[in-house]
Amino acid sequence: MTYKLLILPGDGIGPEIMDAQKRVLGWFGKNRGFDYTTEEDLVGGISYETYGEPATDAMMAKALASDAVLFGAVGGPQWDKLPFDKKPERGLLRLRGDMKLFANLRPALCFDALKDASTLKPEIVAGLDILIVRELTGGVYFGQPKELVTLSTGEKRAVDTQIYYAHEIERIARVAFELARLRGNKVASVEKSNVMVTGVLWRETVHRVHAAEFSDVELVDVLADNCAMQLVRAPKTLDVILTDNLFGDILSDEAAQLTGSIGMLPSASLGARLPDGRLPGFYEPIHGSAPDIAGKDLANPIATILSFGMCLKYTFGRVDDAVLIDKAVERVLAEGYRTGDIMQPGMTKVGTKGMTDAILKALDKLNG
Ligand SMILES: NC(=O)C1=CN([C@@H]2O[C@H](COP(=O)(O)OP(=O)(O)OC[C@H]3O[C@@H](n4cnc5c(N)ncnc54)[C@H](O)[C@@H]3O)[C@@H](O)[C@H]2O)C=CC1
Ligand SMILES: CC(C)CC(=O)C(=O)O
Ligand SMILES: [Mg+2]
Repeated sequence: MTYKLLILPGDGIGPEIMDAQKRVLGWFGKNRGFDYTTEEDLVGGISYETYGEPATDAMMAKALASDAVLFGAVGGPQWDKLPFDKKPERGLLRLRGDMKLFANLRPALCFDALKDASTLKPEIVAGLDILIVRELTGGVYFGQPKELVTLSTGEKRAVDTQIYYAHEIERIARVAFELARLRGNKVASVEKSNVMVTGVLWRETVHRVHAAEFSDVELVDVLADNCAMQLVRAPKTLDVILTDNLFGDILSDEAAQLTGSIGMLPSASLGARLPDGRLPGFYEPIHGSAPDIAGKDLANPIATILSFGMCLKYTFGRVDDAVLIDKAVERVLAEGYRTGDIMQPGMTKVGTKGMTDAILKALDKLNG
């Protein structure tokens, strides 16, 4: 079967990290019999510049018809003052919403070679293996009303709406419990039920699903502010973090720093299986478009390459191929290759292309 992949490089470092990913994709086509075709399209600021929209209907139709979408990053300071519906980030939100990608998996894993690269002490992060399960199509990123108005007094007022339905919490809770069973069997459900009614519903719903279907999994409730602290105090006490759209966004950037850099964290965004058998799958690094380093061959491509590994695992069921990517990354780090964001004394500094070359070489060696 020939799989259809849509490639959306986006803005900033997006095209550079997607070039790296395309080379890895090509390697799997050539060496592991991965049969695919690709189409490429614009999204984000570049799409706005070209078509006046951060996500066009034509691009959306391709995304909905594909077997998986591979995404770089969007955004940049030149588009920060646009109205909300034209901002590059709306392109990404439209993809998540229209593809119904409610489950965002963000693994934070500290590779052994990088235990000294984190800003935290090595004993705090060595062996770290956390999975953040973030609700991705609800909450304050999508809630209405969302408005900025000037009142009759002349004062401005802004409103964002945090809204959750029980069914949205139930389905993401099931994903977290099911994944927990495959690893440490522990879920920390993170909300702020002390101040938010959405947090009260979150806690109540997670406990109902737990009691009815997953009582074998250990469940603890952790308030979001405390979770942010535990992540830097004792992160290895955490296994699966189940949380909403906004807290998941913030906590995953924090967790990334435990692994050495935000350039290390991949993600998979998944929906419910479609009637035709496809599982909507969207793969992107968790970082943004990094305008400060764009176009300079400085970006770490590892998060993006690991995201393709998640695609091989979750969309195509090619677990051995996904493990091969993890092993190749582990190997190049052990060999001492480092992009600037994870550079340590005595290591070999490489750029985006150099790191990709090293990973391809490692894949060759591991493939025999
Ligand atoms: N999924 C997406 O497309 C996302 C887009 N954004 C957008 O990206 C733009 C920049 O946002 P920031 O807050 O600066 O977040 P960012 O994640 O782009 O960058 C934060 C810091 O991390 C560094 N960094 C990020 N990725 C890196 C990589 N692969 N290798 C080395 N260093 C890396 C950057 O150089 C910067 O110093 C904004 O327009 C924002 O809205 C932000 C987050 C996610
Ligand atoms: C819409 C995105 C820019 C939000 C974000 O930072 C993320 O999903 O990681
Ligand atoms: Mg983010």
